[in-house]
Amino acid sequence: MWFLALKFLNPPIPISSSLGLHFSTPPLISPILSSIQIKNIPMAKGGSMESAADRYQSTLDALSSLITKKSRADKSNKGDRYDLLFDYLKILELDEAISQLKIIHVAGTKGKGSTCTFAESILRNCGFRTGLFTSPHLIDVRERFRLDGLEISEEKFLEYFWWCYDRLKEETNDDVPMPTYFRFLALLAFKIFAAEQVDVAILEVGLGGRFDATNVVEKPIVCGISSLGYDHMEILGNTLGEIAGEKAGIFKHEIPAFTVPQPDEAMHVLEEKASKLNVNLQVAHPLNVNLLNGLKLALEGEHQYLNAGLAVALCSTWLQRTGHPIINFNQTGPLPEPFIKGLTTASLQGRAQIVPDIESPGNLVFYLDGAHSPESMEACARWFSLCTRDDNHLSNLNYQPQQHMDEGSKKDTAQILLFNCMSVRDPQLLLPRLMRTCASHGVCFKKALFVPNISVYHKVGSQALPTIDPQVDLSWQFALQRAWESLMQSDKGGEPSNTDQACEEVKDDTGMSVMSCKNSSIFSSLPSAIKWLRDTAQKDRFVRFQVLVTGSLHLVGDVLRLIKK
Ligand SMILES: Nc1ncnc2c1ncn2[C@@H]1O[C@H](COP(=O)(O)OP(=O)(O)OP(=O)(O)O)[C@@H](O)[C@H]1O
Repeated sequence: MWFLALKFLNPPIPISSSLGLHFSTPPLISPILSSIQIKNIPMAKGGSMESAADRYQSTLDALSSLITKKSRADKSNKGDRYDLLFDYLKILELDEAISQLKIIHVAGTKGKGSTCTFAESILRNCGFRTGLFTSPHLIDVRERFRLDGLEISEEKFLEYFWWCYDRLKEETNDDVPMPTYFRFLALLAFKIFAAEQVDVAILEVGLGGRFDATNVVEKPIVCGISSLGYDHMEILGNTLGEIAGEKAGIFKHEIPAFTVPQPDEAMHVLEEKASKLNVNLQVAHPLNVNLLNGLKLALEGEHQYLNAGLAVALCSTWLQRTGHPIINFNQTGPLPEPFIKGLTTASLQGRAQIVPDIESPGNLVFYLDGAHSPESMEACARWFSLCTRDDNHLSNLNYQPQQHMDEGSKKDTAQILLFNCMSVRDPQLLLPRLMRTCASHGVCFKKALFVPNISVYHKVGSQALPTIDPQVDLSWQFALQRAWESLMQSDKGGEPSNTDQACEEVKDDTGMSVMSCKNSSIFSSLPSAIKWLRDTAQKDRFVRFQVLVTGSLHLVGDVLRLIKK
C-alpha cells in the first residue's frame, strides 16, 4: 500500500536560497544579468543590433569554441584536471547553491536519459518544480535543460549562458583555462537550476561517473545506476567490473542508491563500492506493467520497464528524504496516480520514436532509436521487430495506413535500415546483434542504407541544417557496408568475405560515386537517402516501408530535422 503526501497536501520543506543571485519569481531578464549581457550583444555592420537568430548563432559559436578533442576525462584523469571544476564553481559563485539543490543523480551505460526523463515527469506530476539536465541533444542544445518538463526558453538560455560565459572568460587564465564543452554545460545547468529555484534537479551523468562534471555534487538526495554494458571502453575500462567501478564513482557517503538487475561482475563491484561508503544500495525491479492501470509507458520498448522501475524507486526515495513520505515502498501495491501519469506521459525524442513521413502518401514510417552500444542495439532491434509486427502503435499517432493494404500482412511491408555509427564503435559488435535479433523475430531488412551524419562533432548546430560537405569522405560507410554484406552472406551460408563481386559502383543523385550492393547502398548525404526512400515509397504505394534509423543519436537528430520540416 502506498501512502504519498503530495505537494498540494503537504508543501515541501522550502528550499533555502542563500545565493545572492536568486530571485523569487525569476524576472525575464534580471537587472544584474542584463547589464553583463548587453555588452555581449555583438553589433552588426553599420552599427545595428544583431538579429535574434544571429545572436543565438553567435552563442552556439561561443559554445562550439569550447569543444576540444581532449574534452573527456580518461580513466586515470591524467591531464584532465578535475580540480578545475571547483575553481569554476567559485568563479560562478555556485558552490553554496549546489549544496542547496535537491538532486537525483543517475549514471549507467544505457537508460540514464530515459530514467531521468521518467523521474522528472513523475515528480512534476506530483506538483514539484523540476529541472532536468540530460545529454546529448538531438536538434537544439536547449533540449539538455528542461524546466518543468519544457526545454528552456531561448531568452533564458541566452541570459544564463552569457552570465556564465562572461564571468568565466574574465576570470580564467593560463593556469585555469576556460572549461571544456561538457563541463561548461554542466555548470550552466547548475546555474539555471539554482537561479530558477527548482524543487528537484535531476542530473544525467555525461560519461562515466567518477570524473564527470556532474559529479561535483557532494550531497545528492539519491543516486541511480541504470543498466551497465560495454561502451566508451577506451575511457572507462575493458571489463564490466571496471566500467561499474567508474559509474559507482557517483556514490556518496551514506546517500542511498538504486540500480537495476546487473550482470554479477558489475553487481559485485557496485556492492563493494557501496559498502565502502556506507551506501544502502538496493535493486529496483522492472516496473510491473499491471501497475499502470491498463495504460502504456510513454517511452516504448521492453527495456523501458527497467528504466521506469528505477525511476519509481528514485522518486519514492527522493520524496521520503525530502519530507514527503511514501511509507512502505513496495513493488506490489498500486502506484500513486501522479506516478502513473508521469510514467505514461513522459517524453524523450529519438528513443523508440515513431514518425510517419508527412511527405509520403501514407506508406513510409520512420522508427528512430539512438542505440549505439551492443546491448542497446539488441533492445532497439526487439522494439522495432515487435512494433513492425502490428500497426496498433500507429493508432496513437493518428496515422492511417493505406486503405487498400492488407493490414498486418507481412507481404505488404518492407523493412529498411538507415544506419551510421561513430568510427570509435565496432560495427562487428553492433550490426550482427541488430540483424540477428531482428531475424529471430522474423524481421529481415530488405535493404540497408549507410550514410554520413550531417551534424559535425566540433560544432553545436542550430535548428537549421548545416551545409553538406560535397567532398565527404565515405570510407567509414564503405567499411560499414562491407561488414553488413559479409554478415548477410555468412548468415545465408555463403563465404563471409569477398562481398565486392555482388556490388557495383554507381553515381548517387549528387553525382558522387557510391557502391550499390545486393543488400545495401551508400548515400553520400542524408537528404539523398531520404529522397530515395520517398521516391521508393511513391513508386510502390502498395508496400508499407518501415525504416529503422539507428546507430547514432546524431544521425537520429539529423533525420528528425529533415523529416519534421
Ligand atoms: N535499460 C536499457 N537496456 C538496454 N538498452 C537501453 C536501455 N534503456 C535504453 N536503451 C537503449 O539506449 C538508447 C539510449 O537510451 P537513453 O538515452 O535512455 O540511454 P542513455 O544511457 O542516456 O544513453 P546515451 O549514453 O546515449 O545518452 C535507447 O534508444 C535504447 O536503444
